[in-house]
Amino acid sequence: MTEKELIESGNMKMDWARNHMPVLAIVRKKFEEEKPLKGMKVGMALHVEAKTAVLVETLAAGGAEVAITGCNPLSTQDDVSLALGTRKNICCFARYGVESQEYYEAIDRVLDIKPDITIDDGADLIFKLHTERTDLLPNILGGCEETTTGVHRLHAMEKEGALKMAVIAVNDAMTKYLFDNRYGTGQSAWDGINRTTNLLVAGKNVVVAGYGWCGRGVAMRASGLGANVIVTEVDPVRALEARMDGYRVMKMADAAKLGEIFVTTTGNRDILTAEHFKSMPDGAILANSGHFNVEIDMEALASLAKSTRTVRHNIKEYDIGGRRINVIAEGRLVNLAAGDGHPAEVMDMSFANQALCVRYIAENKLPNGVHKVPLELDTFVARMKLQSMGITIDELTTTQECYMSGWECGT
Ligand SMILES: NC(=O)c1ccc[n+]([C@@H]2O[C@H](COP(=O)([O-])OP(=O)(O)OC[C@H]3O[C@@H](n4cnc5c(N)ncnc54)[C@H](O)[C@@H]3O)[C@@H](O)[C@H]2O)c1
Ligand SMILES: N[C@@H](CCSC[C@H]1O[C@@H](n2cnc3c(=O)[nH]cnc32)[C@H](O)[C@@H]1O)C(=O)O
Repeated sequence: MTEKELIESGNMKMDWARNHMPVLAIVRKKFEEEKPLKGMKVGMALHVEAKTAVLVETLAAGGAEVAITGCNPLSTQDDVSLALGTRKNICCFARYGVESQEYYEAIDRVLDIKPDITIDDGADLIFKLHTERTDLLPNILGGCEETTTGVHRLHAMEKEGALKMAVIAVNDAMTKYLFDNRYGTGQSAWDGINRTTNLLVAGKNVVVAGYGWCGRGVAMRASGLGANVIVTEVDPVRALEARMDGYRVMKMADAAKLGEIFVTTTGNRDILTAEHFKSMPDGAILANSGHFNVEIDMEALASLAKSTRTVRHNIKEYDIGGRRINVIAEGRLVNLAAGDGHPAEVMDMSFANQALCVRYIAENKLPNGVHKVPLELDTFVARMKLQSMGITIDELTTTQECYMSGWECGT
């Protein structure tokens, strides 16, 4: 495709996404009218694809100058990246398939604009700001973090007294994790796996590692597709929940022998290791929908392999002697590196939260540390989403409110 055709394609994807993101549209309209981000510079490292692009243009509509790069070397859609770069007050440095050096150079280029506010997905910008670019910290008003793992990293920094800025844990908004992590990952992980493999899920043993918000979604949709779902966990309560939701629960060492498709969603490393690869059935398919490329031990798999070959676009087969193991998208996020990411209607809520939190940071002086998304913003997003879906709900009467909050007439 020529550059012009790529830009057209990127614009078309953005139009489609924008038309399915009604809550973000409400926020954008307010931003256009009130320009709450006038004079602000926003630096972002997120998955550069169409829904993210709609967030970027929303921030620009609010008066911000925005620089963005990717947060995963395989999730950038180059057509969207180019289309974004044609917009006023927006620079985009993301490119698909970059090596590690170029990936981190692009993070530096985002920081070169001297952002007032950052938005991360996995805390890459914040990590750089606290290591090689500490000179920029005094300028920062605050940041937003999109994902569970990023929030974990920030809490770890805060605990050690290492966090020198305010960050809002956008992931922890109810209108984010309950929908994005669960229904978003549940649908988009299977979309990525199915469009890449073109194989049947019904009747297969599917192993889901981790029964957090992502794992619940992935297990639920696997079950809906007719799979026999096996869950692995380390948390006894979540393991029990998985059992009562109707799935088999066992150790990975046992699940590895049975699984035909494996999906990791733990946010942890070394979930599938050499010990497991050696006992997997011939032809097993591995996908990660959790964290970076560390959940599947790709190095161990490569060193076990007698040979490797690409067997289908985005699927690499590792022949480990007598059995072949297929890995989708190099063990990186399957929904983004082998698909288009979460559905637009879900990212609508995640990114409405992001835009509202960026405004909140611009308008309020927050102390250093990890902050919750203000409840009124979270509730606003839920209300606007219901409204956009044409759903109305009941309201408490005064008598009910009194009954629920008093103790005299509680029984
Ligand atoms: N693919 C996506 O688009 C997407 C969307 C949202 C979040 N994420 C990422 O997915 C990961 C999970 O997010 P979440 O919100 O579900 O987190 P979560 O904390 O709700 O769930 C993770 C679960 O994994 C379990 N776990 C940890 N180590 C384990 C191990 N060794 N074996 C088995 N289970 C283990 C934990 O006990 C927990 O229940 C994070 O890295 C997050 O950043 C990805
Ligand atoms: N950056 C890391 C961390 C996981 S990304 C997980 C986050 O991606 C976000 N996400 C999922 N789908 C999309 C999408 O289509 N566009 C932008 N972000 C997305 C989602 O909100 C989730 O919290 C990595 O690449 O491995």
